Amino acid sequence: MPDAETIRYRAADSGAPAAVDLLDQTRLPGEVSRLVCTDLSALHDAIVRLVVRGAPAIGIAAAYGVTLARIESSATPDEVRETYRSAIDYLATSRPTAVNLFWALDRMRTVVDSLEDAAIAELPSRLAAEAIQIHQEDRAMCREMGRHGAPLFSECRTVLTHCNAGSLATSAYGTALAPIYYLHEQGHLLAVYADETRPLLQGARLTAWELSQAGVNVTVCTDSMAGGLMRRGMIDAVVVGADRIAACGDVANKIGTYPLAVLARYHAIPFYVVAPTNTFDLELASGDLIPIEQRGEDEVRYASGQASGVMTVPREANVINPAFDVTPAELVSAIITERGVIEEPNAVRIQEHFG
Ligand SMILES: CSC[C@@H](O)[C@@H](O)C(=O)COP(=O)(O)O
Repeated sequence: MPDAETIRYRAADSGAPAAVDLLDQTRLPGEVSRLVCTDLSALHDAIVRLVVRGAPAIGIAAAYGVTLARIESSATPDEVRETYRSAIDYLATSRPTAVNLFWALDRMRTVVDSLEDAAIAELPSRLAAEAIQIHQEDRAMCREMGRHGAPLFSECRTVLTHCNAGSLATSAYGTALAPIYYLHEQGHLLAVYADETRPLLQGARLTAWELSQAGVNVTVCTDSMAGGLMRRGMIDAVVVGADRIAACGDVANKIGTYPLAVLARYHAIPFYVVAPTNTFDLELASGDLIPIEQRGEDEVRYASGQASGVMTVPREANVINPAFDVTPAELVSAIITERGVIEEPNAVRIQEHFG
């Protein structure tokens, strides 16, 4: 695993405000730097700009973010609760697709709602403790996903992954990359092909960076190479993360995941999704109901994703930029969670998995 921690937290202490310290993923791989957020709007902006990104990491960062709300010393218990509820509502507007964000904020809301007036002075420390707990649980879940997923790859020499579903997208180990790290620790060295992942290049910039840091053999390919590599027998399995999984097993993940699943099926290659149970949204019957984030045009129009970069699309042309797509459950060979493996997922098997 790479050493750099995606998210660090410093609780408020004798006058110093709480701080959420993020590895700035917009600057990787050229620069390893951190962004320290001490107020809500800075943290909200960091999530919107993908300084911190990846479904579990967004949830963890937002949970810590709630503790950045400023409470007036004269506030009544109701005012204290209202301030934290507003902070939660505000952070929930940062990105729409990854359900882990809403899951983590719901846990924080439960803490706010459950404390009696007499104990209201404890609320800041209770919220900090809950966010730390969410962060620690994620680390354990990633490890378990690695353990459960590893046997599926025991016959593989190469895997293809898309976007970044590694340490940078979580607390550690990642989701899709967890089985790869797990096997690496056991001496089973898989070679990884990382799709560059247009338009923001999370695969090229982030997955290739963190796997290299960890000593894993990684080769970056452009998104359009995947089919050709499969046809030449160079890919033994595809493994991706998820931002939201519907009750039937349809999977929303980074744009470009769905065509990979179609290609994998055509070439009879297994297509695995690795995600913690808090990435499931069992209230949605179908993936068609998952809200898909539409991001700004500049990410497609300019090479660096920003208007300061080289223009790659003529001004007169329209562009679209949906950040995620949905892969139907029928194309998914298995979903691996911290609880185990759901082979050929469907509504019944997912229901059984949740017991
Ligand atoms: C463990 S992360 C799984 C997903 O969140 C990941 O594959 C992904 O699509 C991230 O998208 P991003 O837009 O970079 O947040």
